[in-house]
Amino acid sequence: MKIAVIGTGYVGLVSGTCFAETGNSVLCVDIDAAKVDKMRNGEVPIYEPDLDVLFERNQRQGRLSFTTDLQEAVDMAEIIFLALPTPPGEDGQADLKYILGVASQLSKMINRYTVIVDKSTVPVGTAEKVRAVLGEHLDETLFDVVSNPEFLREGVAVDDFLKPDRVVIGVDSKRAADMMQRLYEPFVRSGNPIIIMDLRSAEMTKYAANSYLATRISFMNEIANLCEQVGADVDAVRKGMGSDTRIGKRFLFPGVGYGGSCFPKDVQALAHTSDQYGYSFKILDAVMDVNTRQRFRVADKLEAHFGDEIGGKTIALWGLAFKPNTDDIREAPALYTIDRLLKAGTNVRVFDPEAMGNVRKIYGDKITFCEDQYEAIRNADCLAIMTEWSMFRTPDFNHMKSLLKDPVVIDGRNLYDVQRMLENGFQYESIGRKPVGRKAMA
Ligand SMILES: NC(=O)c1ccc[n+]([C@@H]2O[C@H](COP(=O)([O-])OP(=O)(O)OC[C@H]3O[C@@H](n4cnc5c(N)ncnc54)[C@H](O)[C@@H]3O)[C@@H](O)[C@H]2O)c1
Ligand SMILES: O=c1ccn([C@@H]2O[C@H](COP(=O)(O)OP(=O)(O)O[C@H]3O[C@H](CO)[C@@H](O)[C@H](O)[C@H]3O)[C@@H](O)[C@H]2O)c(=O)[nH]1
Repeated sequence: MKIAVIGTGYVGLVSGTCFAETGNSVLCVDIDAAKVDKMRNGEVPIYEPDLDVLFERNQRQGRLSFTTDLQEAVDMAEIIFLALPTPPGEDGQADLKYILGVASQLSKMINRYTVIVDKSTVPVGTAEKVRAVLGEHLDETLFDVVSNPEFLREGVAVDDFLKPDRVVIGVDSKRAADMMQRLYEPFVRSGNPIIIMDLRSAEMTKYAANSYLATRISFMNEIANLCEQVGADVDAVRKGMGSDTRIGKRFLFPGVGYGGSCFPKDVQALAHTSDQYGYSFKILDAVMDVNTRQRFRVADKLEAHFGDEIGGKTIALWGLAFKPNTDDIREAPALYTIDRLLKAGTNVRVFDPEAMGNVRKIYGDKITFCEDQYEAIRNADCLAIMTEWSMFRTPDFNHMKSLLKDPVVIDGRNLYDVQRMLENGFQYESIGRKPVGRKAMA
């Protein structure tokens, strides 16, 4: 099939590349001319495991190409995906200016039947708005609007896209439904479902899924904080809970709060939708409050440990990205921690295998960027762990002790065994587990 994808961010580029991988001809459009130039020259603009291999193969074999020219995409495509940003506006409402702006351009360009697909995460009712904008200049027989929310996770985006748990398609036209079904069949050969529903339900499904997952995380963070108070171990509690198949083992890890470009904005947007309808969605408010508190959990522990002396200290951070295997730092808890430390006058040394370039754009020389994880802790008073990159899981503990001024580790991701850290001679504090070490940090 002939596919156009508008917007080549995490979702657009991964979707476009994966559609090309199954044999479709894909043209990706972006307004960022420099980015399009880079991609034409074979450069993948984001870090996403396995994307480079598929990108190179499909571009070389002529199924994947790039342009800034929207008309060129309209002229070739049977299906046009909108993978555009939907950032939160001031009141938390999803800002639809990119989606409706492009829809308006398309309404003046389309001249034969085309399916327009909302791939972005958009509030309930958006497909109807897109249809209305398209209808301003287009006969209604010339297009259908489909809602096809994307559930990929950054860091495993290619795998998620190629083998989705499910594909959700909101549609009210048989012709468009058949085309979408044909496009997605190669991705669900394992038997996972393509779930066809009405447009509003599809739009709601995306917010319901993200808000539920965010709720799970905030719930576990509360359990962890309470475990610290009552002297329980959240790791044991998590395993005990998760073994109940009604609960399940995944997505129960406490930490420094959820970050990224999706959960914070989507929970906020769903809360805004409920307000608009006069419905008081109480759980969402609590989920957001808990997360706001949790992302300062490591900073709180550092302040409790060093007291008024924190200003003169040097603190190393391992991990800056909001999660491992990505260079994405949107709403990353590490940034909130850095802000608090800089405000207190602390020297901050950091290391992240992929995200340092993006963080440097924000902080410049206000913090020290280090070449590797060990360089970051040289002469530091303490190490704080913010992202669970695999490379941090089995470090050389003796080397760490020789580099740190004091063997103090505050672990926002519960990477290490508590007893082993005690035996290794560290003062070690994590999330929802008992603190150990010299002062048995309280
Ligand atoms: N990032 C994720 O993991 C993820 C997963 C599922 C859904 N989503 C949703 O998908 C949407 C896109 O997210 P993203 O993370 O890929 O965004 P992104 O910010 O990484 O990328 C958006 C791209 O759109 C381009 N763009 C902006 N205006 C344009 C225009 N008028 N014409 C052409 N290109 C334009 C930008 O230059 C950028 O390259 C959002 O609604 C998001 O909530 C994101
Ligand atoms: O048990 C867990 C799992 C995740 N997180 C945090 O939650 C955030 C989000 O993680 P994850 O969901 O893995 O990453 P995203 O790439 O943001 O993916 C989410 O957001 C996407 C955008 O909407 C959706 O497509 C995905 O299905 C949804 O998982 C990160 O800060 C994680 O550290 C935890 O704290 N504990």
